[in-house]
Amino acid sequence: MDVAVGSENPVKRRAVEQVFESATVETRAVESGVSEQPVGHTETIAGARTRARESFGTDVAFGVGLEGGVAEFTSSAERPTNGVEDDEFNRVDGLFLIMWAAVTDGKRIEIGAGPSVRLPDSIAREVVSGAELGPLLDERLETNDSASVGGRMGSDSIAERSSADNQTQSDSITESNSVNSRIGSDSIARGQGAIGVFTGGRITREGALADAVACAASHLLDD
Ligand SMILES: O=P(O)(O)OP(=O)(O)OP(=O)(O)OC[C@H]1O[C@@H](n2cnc3c(O)ncnc32)[C@H](O)[C@@H]1O
Repeated sequence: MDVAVGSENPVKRRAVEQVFESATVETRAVESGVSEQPVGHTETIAGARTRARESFGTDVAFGVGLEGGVAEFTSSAERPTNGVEDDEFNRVDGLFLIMWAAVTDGKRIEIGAGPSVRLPDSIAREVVSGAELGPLLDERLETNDSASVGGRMGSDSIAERSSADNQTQSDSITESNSVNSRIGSDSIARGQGAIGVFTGGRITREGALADAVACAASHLLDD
């Protein structure tokens, strides 16, 4: 069985290989049709669906699309869901990394989500201001200077979070940086991913994306 994935990112290909174990997985350069840094579930799902549709052809059994994005989570329905101003930002619970997969057999298309992790506030603010997460993390982690990375990450956390919480994040980033160095990835997005960085290497982007693919593909494979 042949499966196409709508991305040239090797971590996405390997995630698809985890799910379609006996398949030959081919990468195809396609347009996602969404911004470089999707914001919100709707845009991120749209990117995954477009990639799946665009990668599918009669020469493959399935086309797979994977898209990473960010989304705000709030604890109250009354709170704003798009708090991009600093004042509003302090009223939301945080910006989360999200990931969605879409799988199509040419007739139906199914979607599934991967795990989600809260981004440190200093990172979240830059992403909300327009920075792309992957390059931003690459820039922050290009040095192994843990004091500098940890300091910058924790310096502008919002009041609700404890310094212990922030220290844990800084430690995770430092630890994950060395994990990333060990696996020799050329960028965070092609290696352990933000999910790897912020979970201290406990979850990798490949594994997380594979979970999303499995959630989407199961509906089509179980028929
Ligand atoms: O080559 P493509 O398929 O575009 O892969 P990508 O990783 O660059 O792109 P995505 O569309 O999946 O993600 C959108 C942006 O979010 C970034 N991103 C998403 N998930 C990430 C993760 O786990 N780690 C680092 N960056 C991530 C990524 O670098 C992009 O800038």
